[in-house]
Order: sequence, then structure tokens, then C-alpha cells
Amino acid sequence: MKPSNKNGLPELEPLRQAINETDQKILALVNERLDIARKIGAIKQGKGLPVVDFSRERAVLNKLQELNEGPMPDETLLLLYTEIIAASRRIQQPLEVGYLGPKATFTHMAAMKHFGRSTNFTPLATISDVFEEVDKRRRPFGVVPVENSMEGAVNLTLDLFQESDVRICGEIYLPIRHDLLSAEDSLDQIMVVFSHPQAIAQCRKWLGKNLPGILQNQCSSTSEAARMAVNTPGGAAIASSEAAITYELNTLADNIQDSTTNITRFLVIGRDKVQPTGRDKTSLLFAIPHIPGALHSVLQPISEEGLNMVKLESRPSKSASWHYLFFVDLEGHMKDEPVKKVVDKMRTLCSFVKWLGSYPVGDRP
Ligand SMILES: O=C(O)C(=O)C[C@]1(C(=O)O)C=C[C@@H](O)C=C1
Repeated sequence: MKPSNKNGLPELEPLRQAINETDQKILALVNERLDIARKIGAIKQGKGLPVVDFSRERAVLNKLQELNEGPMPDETLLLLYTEIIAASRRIQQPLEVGYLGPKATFTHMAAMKHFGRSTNFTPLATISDVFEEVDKRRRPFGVVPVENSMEGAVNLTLDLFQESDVRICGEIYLPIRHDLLSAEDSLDQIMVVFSHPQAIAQCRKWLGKNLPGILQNQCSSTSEAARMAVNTPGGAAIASSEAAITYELNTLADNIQDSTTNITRFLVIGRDKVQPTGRDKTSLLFAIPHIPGALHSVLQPISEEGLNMVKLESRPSKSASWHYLFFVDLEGHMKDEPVKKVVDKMRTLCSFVKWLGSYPVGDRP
């Protein structure tokens, strides 16, 4: 008689056996990779070099994407390899990353997307705290929001670059997807919805259609809303899918935001320079003298060098009223000749230029 498995499908048997053998090989290879990472770690430690090399990590991921012929989608490949690299870092030294908390916010999700889940994350109360932790060398990296495709710039983050010496070493794009979470089982039990005012505003149409006239209660964050939902009979929260896991809530509806193009960009801040990857961005902060045409003449070298300016934002200067600082993002790395030339030229035209960092371009959803 042929061997049968629990489903009574004997033809599955050899395939399951093949999967077992493949898994054993994958396991052995991942452990082999970790052993190699451990050796690299020992060399780096001996030379006083940092464990993290974002440029190398990007090269590893790019190479694998190039080699991938499927059927594994690139998104899955990136998820798997982000975790394998996280484990390879961890075996060298556990990595400490601070982020704008609380737990299960979109900043937390962005941090996990970038660093992998096998990283030590600490929620911090404010954006200033994240900058301070990195500035004072209490943590090597931090993650903060910098702009949202619908709401615009996060001014506090931009302002903190004026005072701080941290460097941008990465960017993360995350689609903002809101879910309706509750300890209750169905929508008709819901009597009050908790969330951050921005999240409530972003789900206005859905709420009007599905929970018309229901009490809306504002919270300081979507995670705080999830906590309220845990403790309030008839309560629901608009929060992230991560909050459903963290607070053990049921997802009564997912993707309830009115717009499907709501994306937040986050920055990874640290203190080390990131080497060029071939697809980089450079962020600069500059001030111009109060003379006609000053901004035009500062930006002119950018187009002359054929560089793509991907962002320009102004903020009031902290030191002088009615004076402005400009944030500009250029495609390219500070080590690329055209970027270097532009920055040299800017230094002759601006009253002040600060290089905030050159870092790999983030994958846009
Ligand atoms: O190549 C290195 O320097 C490593 O430490 C290995 C590795 C990896 O897992 O590929 C891990 C951490 C670094 O940030 C870069 C790459």
C-alpha cells in the first residue's frame, strides 16, 4: 500500500518530502551565511568599523533582485532578505534603533520595513527625543517621519536638522493604510471610534458611509486609539495593521482610508556616512543672502550640472526673523562629481550650506 498523509492524498507525499529536503538546505545555507557574517563582524570590530554598512546591504539586495527569476515576487524577496540581513547584523552586534513611538505606529512599521524585525526597537515620545538619542550617541540610528504625500512636510523634523549634527543615512516610503480595529466582533456593535485627528480625516468618507453619526474621539496617536479600543466596550480604533497584532484586536474592516495614494516618507538618521550605491540622494540645507535673484542663482548650477532636484522646501530660520532656510534633495551622492561641483558652487553663493547626508534612494510603493 502507498503511504498516505493526513489528507489521504498519497501524491503529496514525495512533494512534501522534497519540501523538507529543500528547507533543510535553506536552513543550512542561512546558518552558513550567519557564520560568515560573524567572521566579518570580528574583522570590523578589530578595525573599529561600524557593523552596519547600508551601501553593502543595498548592493546585496540589488544583486538578488537582479538574479531573481521568480516565481518569488521581489516584494517577498526583500522581506525575506531584510530579515536575513537583520539576523546577520544581530550576530555581529544587536542593533538599537529609536523611533517616534508609541509601538505599532506607522513610524514603527517603517523602521521594521527598513531594519527587519530582528532589531531592537525603542519607541521614543517625540521627534526631538529621536534626534537627541542619535546626537548624544545613545543609539546609532533613529527613524522619524519627514513628509506625507497628502499633508506635506513634517516641520519639526526639518527644523531639528538646523540644530542637530545627525546625518541622514536612509529613506523609507510607507503606504498609509488604516484599518478599523476592535475587541468587538462586528460593525453593528461599534458606538465610538477613536483615532488621531489626521487618521479620522483620512477615513471621513468611509466613516460617513459605514458608521454614520457614530461618536468620534480624538487621540494623540493611532496606537493610543488602539489601546482605548481594547478598554472601551463598543469602541473601535482607526489604526495600523500592526496595532491589530500588538493590541490583539479584531480587524473589522481594512484599507478604509479615502485615498489610495497616501504615502509617508521617513528618514533614517545616524552619524556615519553611507558610501555611494549608484542610486543615491543628497539632502542639503542652505540659507541665501537677501538680494534679488539669490535663490535663482543658487539653483542654477543644479540644472547646469544636469542634476535632478527632487525636493525643495523652505522653513523660517530659527536665528533671524523673516529669513528662510531651504531644504533641497538632489539625485546623486556627495562623492559624485556633479553633486560635489554643485555644492562647491553653492558654498560661494549661500550664506550657509549644510550637507545633511547622501543615502540610497528608498523603494517607492
Ligand atoms: O558585508 C558586511 O559588512 C556584513 O556585515 C554583512 C551584511 C550582510 O548581511 O550582508 C550585514 C551587515 C552590514 O550592514 C552589511 C552586510
